[in-house]
Amino acid sequence: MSGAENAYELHQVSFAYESEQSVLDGITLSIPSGSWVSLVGPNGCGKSTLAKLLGGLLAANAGEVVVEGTVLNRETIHQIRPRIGMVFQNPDNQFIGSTVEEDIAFGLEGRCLPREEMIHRVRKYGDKLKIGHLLSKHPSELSGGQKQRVAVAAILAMEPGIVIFDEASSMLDEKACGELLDIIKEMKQSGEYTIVSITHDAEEIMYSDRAIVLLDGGVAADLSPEDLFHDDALLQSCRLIAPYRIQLVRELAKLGVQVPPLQRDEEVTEALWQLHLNK
Ligand SMILES: Nc1ncnc2c1ncn2[C@@H]1O[C@H](COP(=O)(O)OP(=O)(O)OP(=O)(O)O)[C@@H](O)[C@H]1O
Repeated sequence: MSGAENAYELHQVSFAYESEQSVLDGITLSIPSGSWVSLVGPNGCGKSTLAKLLGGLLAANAGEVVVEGTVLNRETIHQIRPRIGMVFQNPDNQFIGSTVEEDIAFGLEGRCLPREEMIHRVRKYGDKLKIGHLLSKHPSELSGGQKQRVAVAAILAMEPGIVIFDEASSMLDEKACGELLDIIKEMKQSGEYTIVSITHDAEEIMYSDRAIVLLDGGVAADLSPEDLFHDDALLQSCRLIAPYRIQLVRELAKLGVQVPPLQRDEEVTEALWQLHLNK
């Protein structure tokens, strides 16, 4: 990690595409280094635009984006950009090489790393993402979930301190979604990354440290997943549905059965069993 207290500090950041109306208007927020933040909000509220500003792919029209203590601008972008990796929605669009190995190596070649270091990183991150056995495969031989794991391996091989996921699981099936979530959990646990994830996946949001809610070009709320999933008005504005487990805990509370929020499935099951026994 960089040693900076905050991976991001945004001060009054605004952005508009060309002559159009502002998409983001006066965004102020901070994201501590090593944290996992979910960026949520309804379609078109500016989440991807904010992700591109955080990734240095777009420049703010007004305000300041500070990355790990350094203000992002034309002079600093070359120093800051390698610290940030971005994983997008469509795994097909992110596959550049003709094999998995080439794909992971592609970004490393751009960094002019010694050949031995490149080979080491391809193997290391191939193994970490459980695609070590697929290194010689062509993209057409891979599932969507496997391609997305290759995309993540290619990003992590460049050893960024910040990784931004822009709806990275939205085109994956349930199993692949779960696998991607496990990868993000491992990344968080390693303490090596600051993670920003744009997502509509309630299960994923639940595991993050915080949710930042974007509405009408501004930050409407910055709160714990637990608080988000107990705020019906906010959930409705974001078009989010609380995970089944949370819904169940809330319904149990209405019946007078208290289960501490965000508990594991087994504890919810136990509460249900107790309710049954006391009937
Ligand atoms: N390249 C562009 N040029 C002009 N307008 C754009 C461009 N990209 C996005 N927009 C507009 O900016 C607004 C915010 O878009 P953005 O993709 O950031 O929202 P989002 O919250 O990520 O949406 P979604 O959840 O649907 O992906 C939308 O009105 C969109 O039409």
